[in-house]
Amino acid sequence: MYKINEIFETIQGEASYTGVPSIFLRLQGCPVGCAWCDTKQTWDVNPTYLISLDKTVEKKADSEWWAEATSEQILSLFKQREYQAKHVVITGGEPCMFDLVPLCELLHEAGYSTQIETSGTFEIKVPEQTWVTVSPKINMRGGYEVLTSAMQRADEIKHPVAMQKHVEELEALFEKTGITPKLVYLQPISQKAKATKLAIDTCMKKNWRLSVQVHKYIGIN
Ligand SMILES: C[S@@+](CC[C@H](N)C(=O)[O-])C[C@H]1O[C@@H](n2cnc3c(N)ncnc32)[C@H](O)[C@@H]1O
Ligand SMILES: Nc1nc2[nH]cc(C(=O)O)c2c(=O)[nH]1
Ligand code: SF4
Ligand SMILES: [Mg+2]
Repeated sequence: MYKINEIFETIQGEASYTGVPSIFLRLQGCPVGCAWCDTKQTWDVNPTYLISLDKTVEKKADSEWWAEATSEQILSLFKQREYQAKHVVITGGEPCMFDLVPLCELLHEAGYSTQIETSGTFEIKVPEQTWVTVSPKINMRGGYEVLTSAMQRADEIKHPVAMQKHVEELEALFEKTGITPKLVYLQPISQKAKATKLAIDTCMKKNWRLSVQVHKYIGIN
């Protein structure tokens, strides 16, 4: 059973898949505790807030309510709702607290492509075809070994930045692991002007890419 905070169809607003119609599956639970996290409503799994799967689709605002569902129930909900997107983004919370292999395999068989958004603090369990976005949470829980293997598996690195020290942490991580990722995105934290300038300047200097959270600029989920 997966724990689900919300399900919605929208345009992917971040990194390589920006602009792609996608079904978002936001899983419940994350122990990492990033101070600037924009989805704090997913952190706790409080049994008081258990609801039915249907209710997670009908949410009008962020909330801590969550539901439990199997892979089959998730797929049948996508069909019942007549979603048109063929790309599924599994995010959270921290999706890698779950074994995502059965879910992604079922979705692939049904003709969907899959992508996960993860912090690299838990072992990544997904099929080979799944696109893996790692936002490495440096100096956070999980430890160095888990983070290194997450970095090796990543198809893209997407790093939120607000201060020069965030850039330096990322550079130090690449150096320490000896990993030079093919795709590195810097994502300004919370659309702040200073963070955006830092991301732009650093991307120009390092030939990295910029990921602004497009959905937040155009006012969609
Ligand atoms: C909410 S997280 C959920 C998935 C996973 N826990 C992770 O951190 O990758 C999804 C993405 O949003 C980024 N993010 C979270 N809060 C943000 C903020 N305030 N500004 C910019 N990016 C943010 C995360 O770093 C991650 O890349
Ligand atoms: N449109 C849209 N794109 C996104 N890309 C990553 C998201 C996330 O919260 O993980 C997200 C999100 O919440 N909405
Ligand atoms: S790891 Fe992801 S969901 Fe968890 S606190 Fe950090 S940004 Fe938020
Ligand atoms: Mg988001």
